[in-house]
Amino acid sequence: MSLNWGYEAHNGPEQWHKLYPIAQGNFQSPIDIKAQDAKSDESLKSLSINYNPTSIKSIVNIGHSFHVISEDKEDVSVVKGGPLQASYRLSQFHFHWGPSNDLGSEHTVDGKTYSAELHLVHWNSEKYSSFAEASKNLDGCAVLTVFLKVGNAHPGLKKVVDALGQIRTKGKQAAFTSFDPSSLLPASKDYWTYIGSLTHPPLLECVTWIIFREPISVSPDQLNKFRSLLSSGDGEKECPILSNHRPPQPLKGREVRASF
Ligand SMILES: NS(=O)(=O)c1cccc(NC(=O)NCCNCc2ccc(Br)cc2O)c1
Ligand SMILES: [Zn+2]
Repeated sequence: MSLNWGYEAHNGPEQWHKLYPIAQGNFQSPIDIKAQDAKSDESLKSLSINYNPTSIKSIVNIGHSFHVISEDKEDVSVVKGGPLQASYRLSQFHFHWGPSNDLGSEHTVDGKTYSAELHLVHWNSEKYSSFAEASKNLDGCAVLTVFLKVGNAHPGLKKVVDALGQIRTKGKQAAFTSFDPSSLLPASKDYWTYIGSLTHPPLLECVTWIIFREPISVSPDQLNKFRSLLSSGDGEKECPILSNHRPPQPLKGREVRASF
């Protein structure tokens, strides 16, 4: 496998275990959620999400995706309650997508794939001082996840998609402010939750996954704008980011709970 990992045959998910043995661990993500096997737990209804648009600062092309960065030096945008025993601070959000609209999500529901998947990444700021430190612990991170179902354009996505023209090539960064990540959440807050990992290297098993049952919509044009991002740098041969989703991993006996 070439020095760093990616999503192609020579450096993709089937090769990652060679440099990152944890890829074959017992708490890997994503998974296929079998809705009928999920255990309802009323206590999960206490999930509390408080995002402040002032924490959103920039948008950056990281080569295999783009991240919208949240200032995480203090508790401004946080999530707590539900399966979480502490308050978790928003660090960034990003998406996963595929080469066509019939696949692209990482998690699946009874084998159903969505066109894309939003990850809002948080870390436990009560116990740890950074994402890097938190990611070394089972209770370190929490990722809120929203499925994107192809259909009408999503108004909340418009500002994100319109900013991609400024970060076309790898390493480019642009200011991106006063954006409310709550605008990307579905109306229903019903969700599944389970313990898993980061879905690409370093694949650390540090994530409480919170996956909303209701998808938000995304238009084919908005998805094509994701795919127009380049993994190549300025002046290099253009290489669009057509796919950056890991397939579902073995559940290995883990329990999936439902808030509904
Ligand atoms: N698909 S995932 O499971 O959510 C997943 C899989 C693997 C790694 C991660 N990493 C994080 O989320 N890291 C959160 C802190 N990063 C901060 C930051 C600094 C600089 C730049 Br440039 C970008 C940037 O994000 C997430
Ligand atoms: Zn992700």
